[in-house]
Amino acid sequence: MGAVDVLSLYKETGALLEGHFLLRSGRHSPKFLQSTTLLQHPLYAEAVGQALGELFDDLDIQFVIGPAMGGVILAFVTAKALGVRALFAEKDGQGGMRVREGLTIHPGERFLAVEDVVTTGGSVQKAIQAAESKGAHCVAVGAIVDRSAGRAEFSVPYRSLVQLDFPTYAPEACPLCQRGERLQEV
Ligand SMILES: O=P(O)(O)OC[C@H]1O[C@H](OP(=O)(O)OP(=O)(O)O)[C@H](O)[C@@H]1O
Ligand SMILES: O=C(O)c1cc(=O)[nH]c(=O)[nH]1
Ligand SMILES: [Mg+2]
Repeated sequence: MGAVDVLSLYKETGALLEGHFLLRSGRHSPKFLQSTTLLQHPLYAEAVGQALGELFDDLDIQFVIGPAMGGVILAFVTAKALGVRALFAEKDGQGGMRVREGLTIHPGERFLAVEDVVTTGGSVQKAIQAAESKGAHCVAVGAIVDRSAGRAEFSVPYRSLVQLDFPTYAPEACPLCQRGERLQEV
């Protein structure tokens, strides 16, 4: 699945939003990729998971984990493609993430962390920390879309299906704010 296909899937499913959006990091952007809208289609979700899995089929891993909500379906479809377990981390209400109760991690297990959209990489990093705090080791990070413009850095190999050059702005330097456009929290 090449770059054009991923962007087309977001567009075709109405998942590429245009306006003035507040991002998880606090930054603002005129573009928002609403992965939930894309991943509600099982066949598209499966195709994305297959493509992401193919980027990592040389890894010896025991599970895939993603940060909820965006990373739940993605971890599942990627894990299915790789034939391993699918886990997710949930927001802990204190700015961090924890591995969802009932999901098993054995100390020493190796895992792939996946994310739907990486802007700063902060969310997937928190999911990684949650799994590593239980004794597992992250060996790679994968994303459907990297829109970090090189800002997201990980200490393990990082690959995405597509890199998109969508601007983001600090609130105080946001031209959309300066034009008085209403900020949307999606
Ligand atoms: O790289 P970052 O700067 O962390 O931003 C990207 C994150 O923002 C979104 O999650 P969000 O928590 O907003 O929503 P979700 O619950 O739908 O995943 C998206 O799914 C990524 O997890
Ligand atoms: O940075 C974010 O919060 C973000 C950007 C984006 O395009 N899509 C999304 O779900 N979150
Ligand atoms: Mg998310």
